[in-house]
Amino acid sequence: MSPCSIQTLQPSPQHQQQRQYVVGYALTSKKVKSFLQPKLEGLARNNGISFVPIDHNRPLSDQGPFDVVLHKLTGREWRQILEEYRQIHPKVLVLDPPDAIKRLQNRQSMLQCVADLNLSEFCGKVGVPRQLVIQRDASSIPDFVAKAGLRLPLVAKPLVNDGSAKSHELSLAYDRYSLQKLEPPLVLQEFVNHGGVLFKVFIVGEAIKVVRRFSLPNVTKRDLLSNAGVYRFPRVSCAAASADDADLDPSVAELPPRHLLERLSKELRQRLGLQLFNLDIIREHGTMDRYYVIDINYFPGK
Ligand SMILES: Nc1ncnc2c1ncn2[C@@H]1O[C@H](COP(=O)(O)OP(=O)(O)OP(=O)(O)O)[C@@H](O)[C@H]1O
Ligand SMILES: O=P(O)(O)O[C@H]1[C@H](OP(=O)(O)O)[C@@H](OP(=O)(O)O)[C@@H](O)[C@@H](O)[C@@H]1OP(=O)(O)O
Ligand SMILES: [Mg+2]
Ligand SMILES: [Mg+2]
Repeated sequence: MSPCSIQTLQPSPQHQQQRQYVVGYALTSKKVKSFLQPKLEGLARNNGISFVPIDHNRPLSDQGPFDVVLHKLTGREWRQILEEYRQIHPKVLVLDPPDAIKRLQNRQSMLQCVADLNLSEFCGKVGVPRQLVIQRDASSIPDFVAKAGLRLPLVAKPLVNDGSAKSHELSLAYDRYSLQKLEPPLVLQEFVNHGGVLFKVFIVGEAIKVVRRFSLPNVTKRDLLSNAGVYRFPRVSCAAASADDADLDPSVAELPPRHLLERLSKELRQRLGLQLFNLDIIREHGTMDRYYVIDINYFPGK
């Protein structure tokens, strides 16, 4: 190569300059701590991405300019601020649109998209457990449950899923009369035996990652006969409950087929209008192809 041709291979100053992106973020202090770790900030910086906190005491439009607004805050006021901002700044990517997130803040509307899906049989069947919404009047729950023909045990989940500690307070009910003790509004969902392991599918745009987590153990017929009452249970499938390295029965450990998860994630991304979420999916124990989505979380943690 002649020196001349080497010169022509030098990138022009225009190409040397990396495009810079500014991400404005509105997160709780807990989320800032868990998400904005130095490693992530360093990686982002090397790729021309900087994170800037949004100041809630100043109008959003006076801040930035931002390429992306990343947020995980709830409340009508914040939703309104973001909607107005999106109208004025249509080119800014708001992750994610507040109305789309709102659908996940109710455990009934959250799973509606999955219930509406009709994934072809060859991938396996994906559905949601049968569930009933109780808006008020705990004393009528036993009758409602009988009329709906729901099978015990039932998982009782607060209808509102707003990220508060209360919205994660779940119970397992072994007999329907004890359900009167619960506080509506709630969703009663059939418990599906799944071998004590669930799959968390993390979705970031087109990228997906699946992990195994420990979950509630199977409930046998004997358990059902020998137990009564409603039992509160703690957050069983949190990040600390990883089952990826556990010595599991292979039929329980086997991940759902990749093409099934890709198809499901793509459909849900479109139908929910979200880019950042995860799905909790279980496989009915004793089957290799019956799947149930039990929970969808917006912009989850690890
Ligand atoms: N229908 C079900 N059948 C069997 N187990 C279930 C069912 N629903 C929930 N569980 C168990 O209860 C746990 C918590 O339920 P769920 O994921 O709905 O609650 P959450 O508070 O939204 O959880 P997260 O921390 O993922 O947001 C699940 O991880 C799973 O172990
Ligand atoms: O931080 P963690 O890893 O516990 O993330 C959890 C996240 O809390 P965060 O918002 O503080 O990140 C939760 O959000 P809220 O419903 O409480 O708003 C919810 O999305 C869980 O499903 C996440 O657990 P994961 O599904 O990822 O295991
Ligand atoms: Mg969950
Ligand atoms: Mg959840």
